[in-house]
Amino acid sequence: MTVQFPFVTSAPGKVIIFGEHSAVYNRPAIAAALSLRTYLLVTKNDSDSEYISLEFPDINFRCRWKKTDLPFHTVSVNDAQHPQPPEELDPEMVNDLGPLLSAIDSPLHYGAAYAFLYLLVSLCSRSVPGGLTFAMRSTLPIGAGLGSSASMSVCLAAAFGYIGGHVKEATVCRDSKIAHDSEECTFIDQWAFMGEKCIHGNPSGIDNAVATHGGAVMFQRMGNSLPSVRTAMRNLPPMKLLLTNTKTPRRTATLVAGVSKLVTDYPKSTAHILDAMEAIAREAYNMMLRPFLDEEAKRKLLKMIRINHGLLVSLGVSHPNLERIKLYCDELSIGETKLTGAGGGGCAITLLRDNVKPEVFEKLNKEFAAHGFESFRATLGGKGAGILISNDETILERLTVENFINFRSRDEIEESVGCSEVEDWRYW
Ligand SMILES: Nc1ncnc2c1ncn2[C@@H]1O[C@H](COP(=O)(O)OP(=O)(O)OP(=O)(O)O)[C@@H](O)[C@H]1O
Ligand SMILES: C[C@@](O)(CCO)CC(=O)[O-]
Ligand SMILES: [Mg+2]
Repeated sequence: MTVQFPFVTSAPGKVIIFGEHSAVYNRPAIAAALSLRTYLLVTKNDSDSEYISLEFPDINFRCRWKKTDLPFHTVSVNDAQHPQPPEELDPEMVNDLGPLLSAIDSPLHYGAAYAFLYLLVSLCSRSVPGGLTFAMRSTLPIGAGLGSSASMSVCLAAAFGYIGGHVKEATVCRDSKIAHDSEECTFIDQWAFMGEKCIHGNPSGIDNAVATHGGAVMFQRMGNSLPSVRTAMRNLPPMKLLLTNTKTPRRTATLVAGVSKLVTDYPKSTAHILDAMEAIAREAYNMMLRPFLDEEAKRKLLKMIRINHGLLVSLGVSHPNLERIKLYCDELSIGETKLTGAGGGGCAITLLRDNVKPEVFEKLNKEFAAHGFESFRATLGGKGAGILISNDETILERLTVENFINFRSRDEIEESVGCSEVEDWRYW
């Protein structure tokens, strides 16, 4: 298979509706892909063939490594087989990547570079062409609970899987069905999970599953040596969701570690909290299987959002700014609010009641603006991992590292690579 450069891989962010954190403890959770996405441009420059470079302007980070310094010797290559991800990060590889990462002092940069190198060395053998640059841009807020790390890991796993010859070029065009399942998806999902492990230690796998397959899912991790169960929810009933970003930075790694300590220190009481979260996710799943929600179902779903948030507060993963959002939404009676993703800042979702008057939203927006919060309406259930390989001159002209670095807005990114006029996107 010849690899054509440049190409772009892409994957969506996600919204967890029920079950964040409890998902890590093998409890079911419900999440859906988001219309905001990450894009990874891969270009080849023959005059720079000793190096592999990354350009991650969203986190103000660029780095490059000599190809001959990469620890390809840690991977046993069997050309007849595609590499299988280990259960845990490979200790030898982790050890050998250490010196390549030692000069990086920001945890944000470190996590991104670690996932990048781990997946690069695992999926591309030493025959990977030198002179490659990987430029990443996301229309998602980074580190805000909407799965930016998983969409990044999926873009990387897809790109390296394609370069390494383990993932065939996707063939399904953009009008096809939304939730996807294929051998390629499974491969990308499993390796993106390794990327998530590099970034936050103990992921459940829900974020990379949604970013790979798209659509909406009920997801349950079954324990270390068993495969997780992912049930596609094909007809998610229409729900009016408002997403609000506190803009308060936080890291999923820290929050997941905090809950882990609580679960270790208070095993009995936290078990009840996690059980309650499981019950909520299961009840919500049964209701969300219906193609539409009657008044009674809507009322119940609103209550479940409230209960789930309360349980997350008791695990210590809320933040005063998330509580402020909840307070304003409660005061104006516009709906029920819960944190989404790892919490500790980042985003809240509000399930809106019907018939909220426009002037009430105006009032809410004023309150939010005064605190620097940003609200947006979300479209749920989008496409999963995709690739853009094009021979169209007008598209190729736009696919430059310089453009990727200089995009200033979501519109500019989407116009260049993601907008509907680009017919060459394919999904695995
Ligand atoms: N576009 C990007 N460019 C570079 N690095 C990124 C990008 N998106 C995500 N990352 C990496 O992922 C990290 C954020 O991941 P983290 O898991 O903490 O938050 P999140 O995935 O946005 O939220 P959640 O896990 O709660 O859904 C960043 O610090 C960075 O290392
Ligand atoms: C907090 C968490 O449950 C969701 C992060 O989006 C962690 C995980 O499931 O990997
Ligand atoms: Mg994450």
